[in-house]
Order: sequence, then C-alpha cells, then structure tokens
Amino acid sequence: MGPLPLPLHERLFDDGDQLAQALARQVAADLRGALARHGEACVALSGGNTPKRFFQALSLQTLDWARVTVLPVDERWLPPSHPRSNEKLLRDHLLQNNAAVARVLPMYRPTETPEAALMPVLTRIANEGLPLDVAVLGMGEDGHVASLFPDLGRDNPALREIGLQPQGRAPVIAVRTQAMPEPRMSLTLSALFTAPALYLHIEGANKRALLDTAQRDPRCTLPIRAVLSGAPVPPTLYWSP
Ligand SMILES: O=C1O[C@H](COP(=O)(O)O)[C@@H](O)[C@H](O)[C@H]1O
Repeated sequence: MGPLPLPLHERLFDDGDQLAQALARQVAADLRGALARHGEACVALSGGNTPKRFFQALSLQTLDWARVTVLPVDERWLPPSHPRSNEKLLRDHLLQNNAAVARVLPMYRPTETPEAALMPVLTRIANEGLPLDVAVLGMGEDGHVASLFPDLGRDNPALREIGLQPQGRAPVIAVRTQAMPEPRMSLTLSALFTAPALYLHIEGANKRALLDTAQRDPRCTLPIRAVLSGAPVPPTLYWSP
C-alpha cells in the first residue's frame, strides 16, 4: 500500500457556472460568520483567468460589504490599468454590485520593482489584512499557487509547510520567476494559512490530474503540494471540467 493522499475536501461541479455560484455562497457565508464574530472580515482572492465568474457571483451576495477588506493573493508588477493586473480583475469583476463598497488592499505601488515597495506593502498587509478570514487560491498549469512558482525552490521560506504565522516570518515576498514575463509580489503560505477557511478553485482536467499527483506523490515538489501538506486545516477543492 502506498502513502495516503494528503487530506482535501472536494466539491465537484458539472460546469464553471454552478461552481461559481456555490463558491460565492460559501465565501459569503464565511464572511458573514467573520463579521458576526469580530465586526469586520478580510478575504484574499486569487488572480488569473479562472475567478471571473466566481467574482461576479460573489459581488451579488448580500452581506455588509462596507466592513469587508479584499486583497489579491498575489500581484503582477503592473499598474492597475493593465489587463494582466490582478487588482484590475478584482475591481472589474468583484468590486461591483453589492460589493462595490468593499475596501481593497492593493499590493501594487507605482515603483519600478516589487522589491522597492516590499516593506510598506508588507507592513500594511500585516497590519490591515492579517489574519485572513478566507483565502481562495487558484493553481497554474505548472502547479504554482498565488505567485509561489516551482522555480522558487522547495526550501524557500515562502513555501514553508508548517504552522500558523509565527513572529518574524514574512507574510509577503517579491518574486522573480522564469515562468512569467513580469516580476510579482505574493502572500506566502504562512500568511495564507492564517485563513480558517481555505479554498482551491481549480477548473479543467489537466489541472485536476496535476492536483491528484500533488496529493498522492510524496516526491512532488510543486507549490500546490506545499499547500496541501502544510495547511492547518484541509483545504476544500471547488472543481469543474
Ligand atoms: O498568475 C496567476 O496564475 C494563477 C492561475 O491562473 P489561471 O489563469 O490559470 O486561473 C492564479 O491563481 C494567480 O493568482 C495568478 O496571479
């Protein structure tokens, strides 16, 4: 008998529209719970192409959005007017309808490099964003999550697999990767793992096959396996073909 697969709750859907509606209902319920417990709530959301329908569905959910802070789990170092900006994705697709009054905590600042803005962004996110109440992660075809790419190296502290945010562990890093055209900034796993509700939003058969490998193969060094092995509570997968 081989090693046991890493724990993962699964919710599987026939199509992306059903998934978007269900994930929006779940995240809205989590945010309402956080608002009831401590009067404000914070959600970190993935970028890329996959989340658009989910963001649109979430923007229509009824809750006290004025007390909700939204931040991207990662950012491409591009101005918010750029089509590849994750902040633009949030503003165009989530900060609409009922969610128009939510507060955005951006990562991007108009500096030439993410390194130049790292300290002020890190400080602001640590003070105003963490701990998270909810985090929704996507995954790239190469197994990256947020902007934690395979070429960071498995020993990079940003991928450390254990524990909740101990003092002194950076919640945000600047990222240079061969895989993407632009430098980036990303929440680290220790920041993402502050969320008691952690979701993976993954669509398509290829990504599902990669996720299965990451879940079952202890030799896998991809960032997605570091999420599965390190999360303090098993994440919940929302998947559709
Ligand atoms: O670059 C990124 O890619 C991943 C996956 O994006 P997708 O387009 O394949 O859905 C995303 O989760 C991450 O936030 C983003 O910056």
